[in-house]
Amino acid sequence: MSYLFLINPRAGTRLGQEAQQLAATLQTKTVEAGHLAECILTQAKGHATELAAAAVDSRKWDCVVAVGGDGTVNEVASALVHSQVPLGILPLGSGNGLARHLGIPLGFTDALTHLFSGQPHLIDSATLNQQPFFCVAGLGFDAYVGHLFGQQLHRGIQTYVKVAMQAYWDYAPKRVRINEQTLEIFSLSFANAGQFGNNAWVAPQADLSDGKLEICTVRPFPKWYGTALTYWLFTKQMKPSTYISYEALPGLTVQTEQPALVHFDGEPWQLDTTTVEVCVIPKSLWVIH
Ligand SMILES: Nc1ncnc2c1ncn2[C@@H]1O[C@H](COP(=O)(O)OP(=O)(O)OP(=O)(O)O)[C@@H](O)[C@H]1O
Repeated sequence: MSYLFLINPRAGTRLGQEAQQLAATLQTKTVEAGHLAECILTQAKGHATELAAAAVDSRKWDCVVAVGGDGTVNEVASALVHSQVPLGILPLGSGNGLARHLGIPLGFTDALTHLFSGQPHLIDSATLNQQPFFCVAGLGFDAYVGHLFGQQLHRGIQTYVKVAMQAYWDYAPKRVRINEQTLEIFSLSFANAGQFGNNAWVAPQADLSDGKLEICTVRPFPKWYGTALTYWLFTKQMKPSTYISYEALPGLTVQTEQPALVHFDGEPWQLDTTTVEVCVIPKSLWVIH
C-alpha cells in the first residue's frame, strides 16, 4: 500500500514542534510495515484539501491519511468525497469525533496498526450550504462555543470546557423557522456521526451509512437542566425528552432571523445568508477503519 500522510502541526495540544519528528517516525514505521509513505506538514488552513485533491489526481496513493483532529479530517476528506481513494485517520487532534465514532484508537501506535490492518468502508458525507462535513454541523450554542474556542491560543479539552462554561452564561437562544414553523432553539445539530468529539455524544443513534442525518433540536431549558444535559451528553444517554427531540432526515432547510454563526465539524463559520441548507450525500466517502 502507498500512504500519503498529511500532518496538521496545529492540531491537538501536543503536535506543534513534534510534527517534524512525527513525520520521520511515521515514515520509518510505514516502511517497516512494508508500505510506501510520504509525509507532508500542512502550511496553512486549507492546504490539506489542496494536497489531497492533487493526490487523487495523481492516482499515486492508495490512501490519504489525515493526521490531526476533525478539522484536518474535514480538509482531507473534502477532497476525497466521490473518489475511490480512501481516507485514513491518525486522530491526534483535540476532539477526534469521527475517529471515536468509528472506533479508531487514539494512541499513535495503536492508530497506525489499526490503519495498516483496517478495511475500506463507504460512509455518508454531508453538506451545510455546500460546505462538506463528515461528523456534526450545527447552529446555536455549539457554533457559539466553536467560534469562541477558535479564538483561543491553546486547544484541548480543558480549554473547551472553560470556553463552554463561560459561553453558557451569556448565550441567548435563537429563533428559527423550519417547515413553516417558528421555534426557539438552544442548539440545532446535524449529526452524520454521533458525537462532537471528546465523547460528547449528541446523537448516539447516528449511523454513518444510513443516508440520513440525525437532526437534534435542543429547545431553551431552565439553567439547572444544563447539568443533566451535560451528563447525558458524555454518558451517551441523550434521548428525546421535554427539551430534546430527534428526527432522521436526508436533508433540511432552516431559516434564521440573522445570518447564522454555524459550525461544521467544530470549525466555526459566519454565514452571509439567513438560509441554512443541510443535505446528506449517501455513501460518498471511503474510510479505512
Ligand atoms: N498548517 C496549518 N496552520 C494553521 N492551521 C491549520 C494548518 N493546517 C490545518 N489547520 C487548521 O487547524 C485547525 C485545527 O485543526 P484540527 O481541527 O485538526 O485540530 P483540533 O481542533 O485540535 O482537533 P478537533 O477538531 O478534533 O477538536 C483547523 O481549523 C484546520 O483547518
